[in-house]
Amino acid sequence: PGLRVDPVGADGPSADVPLVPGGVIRHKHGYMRRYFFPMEPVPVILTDTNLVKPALSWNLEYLEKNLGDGDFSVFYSKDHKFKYYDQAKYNDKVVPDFTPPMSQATMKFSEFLVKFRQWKHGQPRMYLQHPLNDSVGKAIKDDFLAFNWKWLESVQKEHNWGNLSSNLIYIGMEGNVTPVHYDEQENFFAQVEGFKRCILFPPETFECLYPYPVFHPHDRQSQVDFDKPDFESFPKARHLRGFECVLEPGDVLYIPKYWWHHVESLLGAGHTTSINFWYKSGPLTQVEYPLKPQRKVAMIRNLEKVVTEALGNPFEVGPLFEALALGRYI
Ligand SMILES: CC1(C)c2ccccc2-c2ccc(C[C@@H](CC(=O)O)C(=O)C(=O)O)cc21
Ligand SMILES: [Zn+2]
Repeated sequence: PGLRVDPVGADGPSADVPLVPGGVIRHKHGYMRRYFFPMEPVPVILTDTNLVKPALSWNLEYLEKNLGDGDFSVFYSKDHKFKYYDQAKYNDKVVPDFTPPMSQATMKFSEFLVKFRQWKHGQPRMYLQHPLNDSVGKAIKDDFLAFNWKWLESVQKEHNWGNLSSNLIYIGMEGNVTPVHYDEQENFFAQVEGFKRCILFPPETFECLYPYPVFHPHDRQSQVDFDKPDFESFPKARHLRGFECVLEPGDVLYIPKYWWHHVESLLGAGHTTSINFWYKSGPLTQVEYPLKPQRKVAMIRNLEKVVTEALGNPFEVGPLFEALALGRYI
């Protein structure tokens, strides 16, 4: 069975953690959850961008003092996984037995901190997500203005990215996991406090990660549960190979759009604070051959949408693609 890990959080030893199902791996800063697939190091972590240098002083006390008294959205999960779902796509005709895997509450930052600090293992975990907008106090605004925008803008121009779509701050508990998924935007992910393990897979891993149908609330998320893989339903998951890194405060990780990523806050290393910078895609470039895997994923998504709309019933999509392909293309 898994090791019993008794992490010493930032605020001293916390209660015994429940058994970590698959066991843990010791890291210099804490513990990482053990998964079934091999990994090699992420080749590049940006350590000298100074992208969010002013934010390196954003400990929880500073944030409480300066974040302002806006309303903050906090997500709760009964287990360690915060599996994103799109409430708008949730209709019980398409997905009859869908149960939202996490709940959401809004609260003042001070209320969040009280709950965050008195949390004990076994209670629902919390993950705060908030847009860095003008609801924040002046000190935070000044820090934000002192981010290395010059560097960001030079990258944005050089790679013909679209506009910055959002800056969000995330505050998570040690051991929190954001299960593997992809986003359709370029992302500079900046680690501010604590240690986050990021496991990345290139876009062509689509075939081994079996994303939910586009119309499912878990669109863009993988159906493969890294804690309990179902190799009967998802046999190609056996071939998974990931790139992993553990981000430290000040590190920036470029997560290219359509790249799968699993993110976890190390066990036994205290809470984590991160800021991400999402960019819309730039103007559609000339289609070049051979097609990049990202473009194939975008094509698959479009086909799913067109066919589902045309059939008017998501349950007919599989049979139609089967009729199209079996014995003719496969
Ligand atoms: C789990 C959470 C709070 C959440 C709840 C409900 C809806 C959306 C999200 C959401 C989206 C992005 C992140 C940040 C990051 C993962 C990580 O750092 O944990 C990541 O995936 C990225 O930067 O692309 C985290 C979350
Ligand atoms: Zn993401």
